[in-house]
Amino acid sequence: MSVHETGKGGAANPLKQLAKYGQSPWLDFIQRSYTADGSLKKLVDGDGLKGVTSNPAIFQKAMGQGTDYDPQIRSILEHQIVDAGTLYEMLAITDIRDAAKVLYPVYEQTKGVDGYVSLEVSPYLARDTQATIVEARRLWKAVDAANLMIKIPGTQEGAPAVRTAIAEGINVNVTLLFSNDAYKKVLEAYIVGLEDRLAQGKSVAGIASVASFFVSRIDVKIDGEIDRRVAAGDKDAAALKALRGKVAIANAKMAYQYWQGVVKSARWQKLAAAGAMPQRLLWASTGTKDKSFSDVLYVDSLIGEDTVNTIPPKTFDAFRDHGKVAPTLTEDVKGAEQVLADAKRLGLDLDGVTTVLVDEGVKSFEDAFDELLGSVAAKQAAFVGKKVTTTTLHLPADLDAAVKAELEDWRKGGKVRRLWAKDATLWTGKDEANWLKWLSIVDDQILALSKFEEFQAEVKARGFRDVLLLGMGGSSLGPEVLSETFGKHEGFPHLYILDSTDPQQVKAFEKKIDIAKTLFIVSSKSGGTLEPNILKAYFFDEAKKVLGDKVGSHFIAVTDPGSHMEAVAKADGFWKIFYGEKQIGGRYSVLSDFGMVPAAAAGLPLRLLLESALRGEKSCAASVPPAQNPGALLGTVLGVAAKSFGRDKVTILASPAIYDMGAWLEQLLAESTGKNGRGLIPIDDETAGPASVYGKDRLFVYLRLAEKPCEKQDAAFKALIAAGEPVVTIELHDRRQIVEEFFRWEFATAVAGSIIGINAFDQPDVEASKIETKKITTAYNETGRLPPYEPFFKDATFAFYADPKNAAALKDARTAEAILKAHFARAKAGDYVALLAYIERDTATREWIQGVRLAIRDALKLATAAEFGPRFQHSTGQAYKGGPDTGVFVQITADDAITLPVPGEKYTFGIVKEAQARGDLEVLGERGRRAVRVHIHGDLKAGLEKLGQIIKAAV
Ligand SMILES: O=C(CO)[C@@H](O)[C@H](O)[C@H](O)[C@H](O)COP(=O)(O)O
Ligand SMILES: O=C[C@H](O)COP(=O)(O)O
Repeated sequence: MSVHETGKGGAANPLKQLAKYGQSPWLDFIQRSYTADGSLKKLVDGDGLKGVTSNPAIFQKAMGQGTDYDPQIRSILEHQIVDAGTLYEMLAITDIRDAAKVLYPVYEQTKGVDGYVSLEVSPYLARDTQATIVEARRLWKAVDAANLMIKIPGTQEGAPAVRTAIAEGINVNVTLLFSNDAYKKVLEAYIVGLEDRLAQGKSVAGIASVASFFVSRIDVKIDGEIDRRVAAGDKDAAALKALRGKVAIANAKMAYQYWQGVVKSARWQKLAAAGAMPQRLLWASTGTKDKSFSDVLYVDSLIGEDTVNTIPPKTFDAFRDHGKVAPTLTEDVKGAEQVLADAKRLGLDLDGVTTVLVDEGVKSFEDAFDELLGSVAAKQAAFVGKKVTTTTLHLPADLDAAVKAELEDWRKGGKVRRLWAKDATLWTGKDEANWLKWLSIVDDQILALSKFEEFQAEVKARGFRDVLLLGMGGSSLGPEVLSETFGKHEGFPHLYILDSTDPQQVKAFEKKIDIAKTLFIVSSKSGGTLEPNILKAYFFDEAKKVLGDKVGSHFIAVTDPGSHMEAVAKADGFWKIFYGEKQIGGRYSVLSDFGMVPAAAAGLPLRLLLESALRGEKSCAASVPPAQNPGALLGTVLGVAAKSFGRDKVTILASPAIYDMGAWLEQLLAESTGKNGRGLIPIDDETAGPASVYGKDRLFVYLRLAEKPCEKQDAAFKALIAAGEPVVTIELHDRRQIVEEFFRWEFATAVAGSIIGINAFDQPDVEASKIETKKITTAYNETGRLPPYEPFFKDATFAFYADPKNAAALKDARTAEAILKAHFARAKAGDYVALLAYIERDTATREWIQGVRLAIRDALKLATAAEFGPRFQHSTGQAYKGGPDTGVFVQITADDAITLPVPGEKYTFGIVKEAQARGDLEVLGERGRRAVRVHIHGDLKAGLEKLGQIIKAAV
């Protein structure tokens, strides 16, 4: 910054002499240190400076570099969790207020004619009248200074906002004016605004406005065109050359002529008589861009009564040094008219240029604002340090370049803002806007915190030993992560999650709890899902045997308003009913009551968790440009890797203490994106191996818990990175940050869904299996029998089932091993193998399935999924059926060791599970997927062992 010298003082100072001709010099610059160190005041005192203007580009220069703003940023971030936009605004408001204080004496001396400091509304709103009005009001109130001007762009949409703001008594600086036409509309808006006030019986005195007419940019464009034509040997070269550096000034002179006519009009005189001040023309963009011109050209040439020139610092210095002061604005008006006439005659399209300049002006302020917010967000991330998760990308050069290009596309298209504005066209343009309430749920939950805290205290007071949550998918996976990650809290019950129809598993959970001291949470968004309904029926019956009439007081429901479950809960006298948000789908519901209620019951620190969630939300806010926005960044990597690089197997590994995040992520990613033959295939918890066991279809995500990392995982990822595999490392500094990641991944999934080009909020193929299951359970209830079901092969231990097409493909194999061999032989590079086990999910079976999947991966070099039914049907099942046709499925079922009745139904849990397995296989077959079922007869343990052996032999 060079405006330190006040140089020529006193009367000789050309800056001061401007006053003689009625022009006020303002400074087109603001910076904290400049105001703080007294430099600004020196200009006021020494140069007769009478005002200050700011704009996004100016703030970008001020805040984007250096350390001026660091102390305030640090102090804000110590006490508040804010988004980058809010942070910027707090900094800007402080600057504007401080400058306004310096200029206030001028405001007083000139009786409100001068002494103003301008603050611009967000450039993103330049095309939105209503939003501009709201923002103008908000900023006016927030700064709260009489000598403030709110800058509103003079676009077609901005003009009506000017009228409203003026009518409300807000001082307005109308910016980005290039054409006389636009200027005339803005002057009219000002006058009508004042007339509106008069009509409302309000005073028009003391309201100030300037119309910022941009000058030099016009010459840049017109002269550029002249130079091109001259270089191309235009026949009018001489005449064209004579116009260089003249058109912008001529255009400005015409605006002044118009203004003079208006203020003489009877219409204006009436307002003037009522005390109105004229809206002054302010010359903006007055720094010389063409070095061959005088460096004070756009100050010298535009001096006139009742005008302002907002001068950039260098030009300010230059004008002080050698500016010439004369009433130039009204000189040679005929000459100016001639310049414009010549320009027209020579085909220089001034109208076209000014139209383009408005668009470019809006765009360049948007770009500057993006850059500014990006710098603020980056600084913020650095300052909050470990209070938020840290993401590191290791991507191959081609993927890295494509990700950067996509991020730039998102920035240019304002897509993060569009996402927050619920613009369904980011996806398929259907009903997506109705499913985005999760964007603001954290704010709602913070407001509702006392509700959860009271519930938490009640649970504690009642001394429950256990909480058993009955639910599926979106209603169970989030609570499961919370339970697995945070464990049991002193003084609170242990939180168990049951999401199975396997009779052994149901019984096992029953054994874990003490019914007399258990709180049951029946969790179902729709309220109609089969599993939570029959689990409720079973445990309600069991609990009644122990608790008698008090049974209802041990049950609470979490469900959407108006659901079947709500009615059941009311009828059965449940202790409490918590409600979900209809505009949040199950897999996006963890921060709604579906996660908060079990978290409260388990005694988790709710405020701290919500604060972490809020950090996630704020870091992904509309104001945070895509490259600095962790959600947009992650979503872009996921989307681009899958869409353009075939890396659609999102291989998620998490540190042991937070391992269960993968189960929640599986559902979020698979159910959101796996449809229409596209999508992401999450590969969860597949122990990391050397690079040699992977194909080229992987994107690795390492969720590393810094407080408790796993050395083996660290080493494996180090090796993968060294081998050039694409790896996203997300470092969680403490486990509570899983909640921040909940929000971040929801956002990322929405972004990835947009890039992949699907509706990220429906689940069209989940329903299909539910329908098939229903058919079978209904048939059972009617006939007391399952419909006949014939294996295409069986031996002493195994029976193999498949739809006709799959059976035909495998029919030549005559042993269990041969069938599996033939089945796996159908897989090719880029495919994945999913084991879908409808058996009890316990430590032993989880170890078994993990061992088998790794054997498959290492032998076939294919991605593998290890899933338990029916749980996965509410999760990855969507992608298996609706996503890319790259899955090779082995469904595993077994004889049940016990029979567990479902109260009120003929069918048992075992029958339901069988129906679910059949329904699942049926739909996979219908969709032409490669799928086979192997049923184990007799002892499960022995059967699994044998199956493991033959699978290993088959691959
Ligand atoms: O609009 C006002 C003042 O009202 C100015 O701050 C205005 O934005 C600036 O003069 C221009 O943006 C500067 O333009 P340029 O010199 O970069 O072409
Ligand atoms: O993810 C959702 C599951 O299908 C369970 O749905 P629900 O919460 O409506 O019972």
